[in-house]
Amino acid sequence: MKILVYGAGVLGSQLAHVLVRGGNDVTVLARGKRAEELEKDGIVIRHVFQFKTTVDPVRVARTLEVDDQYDLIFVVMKYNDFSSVLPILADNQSSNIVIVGNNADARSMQNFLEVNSRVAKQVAFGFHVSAGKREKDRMLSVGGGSGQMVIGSLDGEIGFKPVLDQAFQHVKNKLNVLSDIDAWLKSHIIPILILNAVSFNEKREMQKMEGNKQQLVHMIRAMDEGFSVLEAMGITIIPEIQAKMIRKHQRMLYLLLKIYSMLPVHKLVTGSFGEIEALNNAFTDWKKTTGIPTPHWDVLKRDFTILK
Ligand SMILES: NC(=O)C1=CN([C@@H]2O[C@H](COP(=O)(O)OP(=O)(O)OC[C@H]3O[C@@H](n4cnc5c(N)ncnc54)[C@H](OP(=O)(O)O)[C@@H]3O)[C@@H](O)[C@H]2O)C=CC1
Ligand SMILES: CC(C)(CO)C(=O)C(=O)O
Repeated sequence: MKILVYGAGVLGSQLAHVLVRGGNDVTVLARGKRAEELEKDGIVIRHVFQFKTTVDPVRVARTLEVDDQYDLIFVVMKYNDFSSVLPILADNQSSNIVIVGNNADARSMQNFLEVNSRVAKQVAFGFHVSAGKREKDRMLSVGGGSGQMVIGSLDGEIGFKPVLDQAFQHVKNKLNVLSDIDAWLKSHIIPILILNAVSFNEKREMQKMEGNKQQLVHMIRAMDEGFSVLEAMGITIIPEIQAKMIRKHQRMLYLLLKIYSMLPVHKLVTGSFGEIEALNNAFTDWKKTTGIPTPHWDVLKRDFTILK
């Protein structure tokens, strides 16, 4: 199967690696230094928990041209970067697109592609459930053995599911098809936004979470408020366990957050300021539209984060 992975950062590299190992004909679209690295060394990934390093030679493209044809395109990048590639995808003749990563506005992206594409598109949205970080010349993966990608369409079945199944037939990562991927993506934003928001300094650099009692209490209550905002928009919190944990087991969550804030493990949820800011802007709009009171989120924002 001819597949393009558009965006060769931490998770794009992990996805390309499993797709190559699954017997697919994979091209990665990268730019600048990352494209040079990939051409020279292939995809180099240190799998921390598996105590191994994998190297996969891969075809590298620097652009997606109008006439380039792929059976599947996975776009794997930060939420705030998607808008720059949508017009390029719309011009291209391939039809099956999966947009992978945090996403507060999947519907607008799909609408853009539906309205502007030269060839009709079928669009799905996904989230590669894994983690990692970039090191010099290689990526670190801290994902479990056989990770998964949650995936779904905004309008019922994924039109190109047979193509996806074929691509993943021999891939160790499993596809977890959800009936409401938009709800999953929006639910994910709430804890991620709050965990990250308290960790940026004025230079927009990630630092250790402060972790004082007052801050942790505001964080837990702010997550609860965040879910109430989503519910007021008619969104079901998925997975349900997140809401249960945040609403019914606050003491346990407090202890977990306290430990988390003291250990280097907090680096696993290190996002980028640009993406967190864009997600925060979306959440601020939802708050305004629903009119749900968010007193803890407002204090947290005023006193503990640089997001305004
Ligand atoms: N990293 C992680 O541990 C986790 C990430 N996620 C989420 O997954 C998504 C992807 O994250 P991640 O892989 O870490 O992100 P990265 O920033 O590591 O990778 C994104 C890649 O996309 C490339 N890119 C951005 N814009 C363009 C463009 N216009 N043209 C070509 N390439 C472009 C970047 O290029 P360049 O290198 O030149 O900047 C970069 O290589 C995000 O939503 C993130 O929050 C979720 C869970 C964990
Ligand atoms: C955004 C990011 C990369 C950091 O919090 C993340 O871990 C996630 O979305 O799950």
